[in-house]
Amino acid sequence: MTATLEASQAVVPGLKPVRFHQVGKAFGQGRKAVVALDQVDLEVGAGEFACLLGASGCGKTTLLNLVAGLDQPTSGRIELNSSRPAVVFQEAALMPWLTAAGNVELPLRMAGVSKAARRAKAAELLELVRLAGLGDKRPHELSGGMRQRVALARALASTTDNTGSGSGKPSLLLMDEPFSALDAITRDVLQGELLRIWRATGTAILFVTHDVREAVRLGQRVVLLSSRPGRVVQEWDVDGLSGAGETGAVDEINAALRTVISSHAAA
Ligand SMILES: Nc1ncnc2c1ncn2[C@@H]1O[C@H](COP(=O)(O)OP(=O)(O)OP(=O)(O)O)[C@@H](O)[C@H]1O
Repeated sequence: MTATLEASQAVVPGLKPVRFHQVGKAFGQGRKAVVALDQVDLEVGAGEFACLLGASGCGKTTLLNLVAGLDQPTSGRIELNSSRPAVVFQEAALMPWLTAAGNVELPLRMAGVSKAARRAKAAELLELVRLAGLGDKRPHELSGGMRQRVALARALASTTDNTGSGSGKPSLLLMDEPFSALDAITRDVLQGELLRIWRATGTAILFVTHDVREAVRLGQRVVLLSSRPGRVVQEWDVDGLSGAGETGAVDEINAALRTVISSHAAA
């Protein structure tokens, strides 16, 4: 069985899952205000894998929270043309009392999907993340990497158009440093798995990381954010790079990131 998700069918051509128009976000007011984001213009195309790169505290999580609707911008506008965006965090944040299958079914249950349909969907998604046969395990019985696979399957369940209305809206997955708490070998494996799943599902992904190598390996496009306030400094098309091309891009982006960090330190 190959999971393709409804997201890959009948998407209106040219529809961008998310567009930022001069978005700003400040926390607090007056002289004590922290300007986290300033005049951010950014867009993610349907089915695109975009990586958002920046130093610690540059506003990456704030930006994802705005897309997810967990917070509101203080200026500018966010245009969302996707089915409900789903977030995968650094920690899997699974419900400990539910099985792996129960966790994946949860967003489907909340969307009013029938029991038989959500069972079938959860089984399909668990197979997609290579956890077939482990659906009855509880989170504490799984490794960190396995828990992130469940979180990914749950996010895919959540961002799929479950209304059956065929809205034609592309799906969008938001990932906030999802592999940074894992050991190097597990991280490497899951990066490969994520690419496979992205190709199989056709979902757009906005992936936040501070790891240049990870951004270049995964993304088609890498967007560098400056720090305090977070602004888009530069973008690179890194689609399909390998070998010397990939190494060259990593070196160039690393140099740009160092410049951004040192200019902030000198300010
Ligand atoms: N709720 C809040 N109240 C006040 N300041 C906040 C709040 N949330 C974030 N900030 C500030 O906004 C800036 C951006 O924070 P954010 O968490 O988005 O950065 P980040 O790039 O995700 O950092 P990291 O990589 O360390 O997770 C920081 O200076 C942070 O202190």
